[in-house]
Amino acid sequence: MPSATDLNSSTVASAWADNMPLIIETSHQRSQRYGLRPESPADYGPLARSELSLLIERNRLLHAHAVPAMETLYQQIVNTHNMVILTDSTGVIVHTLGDDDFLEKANRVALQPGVAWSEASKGTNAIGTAIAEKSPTLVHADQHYLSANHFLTCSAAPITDHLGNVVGVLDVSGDQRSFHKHTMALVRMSALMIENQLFAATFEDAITLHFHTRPEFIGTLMEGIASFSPGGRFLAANRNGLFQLGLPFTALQSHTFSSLFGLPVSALYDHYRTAAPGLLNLCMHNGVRVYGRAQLRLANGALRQSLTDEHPSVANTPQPAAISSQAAAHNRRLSGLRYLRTGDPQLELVLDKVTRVLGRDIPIMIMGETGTGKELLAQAIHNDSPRAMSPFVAVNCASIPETLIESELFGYEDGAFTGARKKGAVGKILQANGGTLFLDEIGDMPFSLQARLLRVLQERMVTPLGSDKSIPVNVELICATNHNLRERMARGQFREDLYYRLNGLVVKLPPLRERTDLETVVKKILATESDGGRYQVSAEILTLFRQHRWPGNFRQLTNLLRTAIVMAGDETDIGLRHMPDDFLDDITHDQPQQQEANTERLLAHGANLEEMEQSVILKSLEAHGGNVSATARALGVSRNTIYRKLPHLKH
Ligand SMILES: Nc1ncnc2c1ncn2[C@@H]1O[C@H](COP(=O)(O)OP(=O)(O)OP(=O)(O)O)[C@@H](O)[C@H]1O
Repeated sequence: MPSATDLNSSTVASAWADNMPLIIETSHQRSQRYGLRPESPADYGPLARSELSLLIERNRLLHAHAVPAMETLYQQIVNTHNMVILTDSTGVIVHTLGDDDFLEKANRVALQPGVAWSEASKGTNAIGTAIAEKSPTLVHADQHYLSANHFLTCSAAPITDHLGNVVGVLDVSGDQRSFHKHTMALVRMSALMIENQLFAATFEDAITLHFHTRPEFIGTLMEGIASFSPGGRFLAANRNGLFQLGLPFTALQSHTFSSLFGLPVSALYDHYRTAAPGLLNLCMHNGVRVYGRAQLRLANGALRQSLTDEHPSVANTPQPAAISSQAAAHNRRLSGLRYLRTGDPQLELVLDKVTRVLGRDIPIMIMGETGTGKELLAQAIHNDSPRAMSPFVAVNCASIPETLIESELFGYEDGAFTGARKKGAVGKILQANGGTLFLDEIGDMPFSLQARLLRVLQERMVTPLGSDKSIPVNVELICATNHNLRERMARGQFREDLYYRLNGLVVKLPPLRERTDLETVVKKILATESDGGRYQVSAEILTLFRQHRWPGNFRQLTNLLRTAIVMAGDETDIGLRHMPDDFLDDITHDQPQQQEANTERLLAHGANLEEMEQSVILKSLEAHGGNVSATARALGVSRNTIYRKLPHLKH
């Protein structure tokens, strides 16, 4: 006997589903045409094990980006007799997550990997109908064409690529008595999250802009994302991006970064050459002001060459050749080794050592705590080396999911797996050809890939996935780590042969608390952050800075000064009153009590476990200057866990 609540939810479900009777009706007609009858026994035969592995392999990119979102979604519906399902573009189930009791029931109607849920095999159902209609679809109880599926309520949303092609479906299916009106919204949000991640992974050699009229929405599902060629030609935008730009895709194809956002790409490039760039303040083609954060995933060489392909008719765009040399000069001035010399003796020694090996084909290993400027040093070494006019390609081995590192580094051939771009992709190693490859957090390189990397370094040949051809490659290598690699070797996590191949010259960057040039460093950051030398810190603040431990090093100091400048406004002297509260808390060693108070406040507001976890992570992130590695270490979890819990961090 269904309970009163069950009847209620069932009524709501029917009302909800009544909004699209036409979709259901049309789908039932299609089901009939497929030769199915409501009482037909469905074809439940799953794929053979080998075919299933092939299916997962073909949908590797989709699978890798969808699984974290599926886990988060599952946390929201756990113990509600529901399951989360991912299918490929044809409706064949690739992955499922669910409550044990419901899984048993679901297995009876074959809601399991390898089984096809297209309309042709199962008649009207949320997955198949979402694919047919290319839109989010709820199919409730007897709206399913086959009677065998009437006990189900299913909410599915298609996952599309940047061209609007369906590449998969995300679905929540459960006992129809467990229908909840918010499920569809959750599914749609999760599908959007997956789409955004796939979008970000699609364009490798591109400028990707994350934008919104409100700065706090950048990095959330509401943000617009648009990609441009290295020269600024429009490539694609995600759903929210298209909505904010207010133009159809076909019209956008004749646009450039500068015609859409009123800024030449060279200016964007300059902005990101500064030591600690803030949010961009942009004016769109329709006069609407937006904030933005861009990722310039391209090499110096690519940028120079591509600056010539920007739309020639765009007003105020300087001549390409001029931009190119200006940008290169700016880049060298701001990012050369000289720019890093601020008087600290430990650092001077490091800079002297690296200067001696410039252009000598000696691999450099940079050690140092998080935020000490390892990447900045690597870029400066490259900029001062004879390879300066060739690409500098940085790969953070800790932030790429383990399953994707291989294709990111080595690239893949046409059709190595679907979900990937048709023409294959050039891996980072080949992108760096002729220039410098910077492998950040090398200690996190999966063990299985270390042997492959070593082979590339020794043989100077790279073989993309799915290819049997080796391509010669010539890169200067710089690695960075904040792990003790010797300890990792002793624990069998890091290959000894690779270690000795990588550490030609080992240098260690001093942490901020040991540096004797703090005053100069602070002045330099204030000047960069405020477009000139208008601001200065009080003697009191400088004393506090000298006593502070700076767990996030430069990253933390830069963020702190950026906030203080905003707080100071028209005042030019930065004092204690302009410091963020968490810094003052740190100084007074008040953190444990603060954390407790926070937890109590959250509990009082009825926060769930997930929100509490997010709050703890955010707090710890703040304390570590926004550094994910340090936060993960402090909390004793992996970086991937942090990205999974706070997916917007990836942007
Ligand atoms: N000497 C410096 N002067 C000004 N800002 C700096 C300096 N060194 C680093 N920064 C700034 O600090 C931040 C962190 O620097 P970077 O990414 O190079 O550190 P990292 O050691 O590679 O960090 P992680 O280990 O976390 O990857 C960047 O925003 C960078 O611009």
